Formats: sequence, structure tokens, C-alpha cells
Amino acid sequence: MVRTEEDHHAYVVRLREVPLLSKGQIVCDRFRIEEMIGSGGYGQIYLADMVIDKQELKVALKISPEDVESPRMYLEAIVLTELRGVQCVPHLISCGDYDVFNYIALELLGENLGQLRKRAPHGRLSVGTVLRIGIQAVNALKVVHEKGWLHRDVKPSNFCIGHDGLERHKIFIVDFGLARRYKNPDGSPRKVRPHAPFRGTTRFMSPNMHQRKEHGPVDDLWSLMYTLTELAEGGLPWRLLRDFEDIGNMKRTKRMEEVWRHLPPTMTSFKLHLTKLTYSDTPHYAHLNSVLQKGLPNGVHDWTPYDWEPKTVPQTAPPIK
Ligand SMILES: Nc1ncnc2c1ncn2[C@@H]1O[C@H](COP(=O)(O)OP(=O)(O)OP(=O)(O)O)[C@@H](O)[C@H]1O
Repeated sequence: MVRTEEDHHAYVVRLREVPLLSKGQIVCDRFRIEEMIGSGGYGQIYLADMVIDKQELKVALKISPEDVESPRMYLEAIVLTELRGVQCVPHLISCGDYDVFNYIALELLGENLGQLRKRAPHGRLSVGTVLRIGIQAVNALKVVHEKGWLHRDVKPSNFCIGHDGLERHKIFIVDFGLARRYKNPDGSPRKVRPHAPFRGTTRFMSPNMHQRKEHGPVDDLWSLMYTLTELAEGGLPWRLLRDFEDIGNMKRTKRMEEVWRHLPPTMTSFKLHLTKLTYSDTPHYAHLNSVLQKGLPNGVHDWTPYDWEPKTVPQTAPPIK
């Protein structure tokens, strides 16, 4: 099915607003729908109860209409299968089809970072929280890249915190529907395409992606840098621009140091490292993490509560690995 741009817009609005499943509905004899907890351009996410061995487990059920979006969900299921056991990725419980939908059942997570930022005072998270998010996110991307995948849609709403308790101190990466394998089976990078099709979310994509250059691990890290900037500063300078080329131009010309009013000057080293990398280079993840670590305000440690956690977390809690 080919959709015009207006059709697609109407489709996305409908997906975001109108739940396709209703409370109490049983999906595949196993999942009882509670409520819709998220939606995007390609699907809806529900909180559901899954009955196993007479016990109930709360899960996230992501559904997507079985049409042009099917390949995206198949791809997501493949990537999540390969990433099973990786801590910063939600565990894939099962996948399949139901009625006119494809579905994947996932470990239930908490709110996404976009929601947490919008709810925070002045629409910003504290620097101590954002830099520690950055450290966890760099580690998460390192694992995904080492498994041979690029995420290609790194943005605040694609990171969630854990569902409850100490899990709310952890950051998970979600939505692998735009992922791409960039390594050959022997570990070498795949051949560079002269013209890489546009993928991801314009606001967060790297300057290279604006020029439709091949995506590499470095491009996910550019998107992470823009993600951290939005979380700490409350927005990105190009947030009101609509034109793809105008946004790309502003990314190339705007000095990020002028944008970082809350993030520390050490962020310059983060950006500098990215500017030196090309498609096939392996980023120096440990260097990026040490830059973020150095910028942490005095008195902020791994176990210091994040902005959304109660301030009563025991100060002796073990550091996050
Ligand atoms: N495992 C999960 N547990 C709880 N909430 C989740 C889970 N996975 C995703 N979500 C929520 O649902 C939202 C949309 O999920 P996702 O990005 O996977 O859908 P999408 O349709 O591909 O979205 P987009 O069009 O933005 O790429 C996320 O931002 C997050 O808030």
C-alpha cells in the first residue's frame, strides 16, 4: 500500500490518539490489555497482563497494523532476538500476529526520557542526571554496535527508565524498527552506499545524515549528543525549523558551546571526538564516558538518585554497572 504524505500524517495522528485495542481484550489467549501507554509513528504500546503458570506478569505489548509497517516490526523482532540477554535492552518475551496486527511482547519499562524531561521543572533535567544518562546510553550503544547493529533513531523518547524500584536507576534503549546491520559476518563494515536513504528523526540526526551519507556508529553518538543537549537545555536551537536542509545547515553552523548553558564545557571534547570519526571508525566509547564523568557536578555519584527518584534511596546503594 502506498500512502501519500497527508495519508501518512492522518495515519500517524490516528495511531497516536485512537487505541486499537480495548481494556480487557484478550490477545492470543495470553495477554489481557490494561491500557495504552505509548504510541509512535508505527504502532501502539499497551500495558498488558500475561498469564503464565497461573501467575500474572505485567508486560508491554507493541502492536503494529499488518501492512507496510510489517517489515519494521519483523526487523525489530530480529534485532531484539539477537540482543536477548543484553541488560540495557528490554527482554523480548514473544512475537507473532493477531487479527490484523503484528505484535511483540516486551519486558515492561517505565516512562521515556522525553516524558520525564517535559514533566521536570523548566522542562529540563539536572546536569547530574543528564550526564549519568549519557554514560549509560554510551554503554548501551557500545553493546548494540558491538553486536553489529546501528540503532539509527536515538532520541529522548527511545530511552526508557526501568519499571520500578532500583530499576528506575537504569536506562534502556527501545525501538529497533529502524536498525541496520553495519557489519559483515567477518566483522568488517558493510560497503558504503553512495546515497544512504533518510532514516530517523530529523531533530536528532547527525549532520552527515542530513547529507545522506552512509550511517555508522558515530551517527548514533551524534544523535545521543543532541539528545543529552535537549534533556539538559530544554530544547535544541532548530526545534522550530521545519525544512530538512535548514535544520542541517543550522547543525553545521551553530556552535554547540553557545547552546550548552547548563552542560559543562567538557562536552566540547565529546563533540570534538565525533567530528574526527568517519563511517567505518569505532568510537572511543571509554573516552566519551570519561568526558561525561569529568563533567559531573561535585557530590554526584553513580548511586545519587536521578531527578525522578525519591531522594531517600540509600546512599550506600551499589553503583550501576
Ligand atoms: N518495553 C516498554 N515498556 C514500556 N513502555 C515502552 C516500552 N517500549 C516502548 N515504550 C513506550 O512506547 C513509546 C513508543 O515506542 P516505540 O518507539 O517502540 O514505538 P514506535 O511506533 O516505533 O515510535 P516512533 O514512531 O516514535 O519511532 C516509547 O517512547 C515508550 O514511551
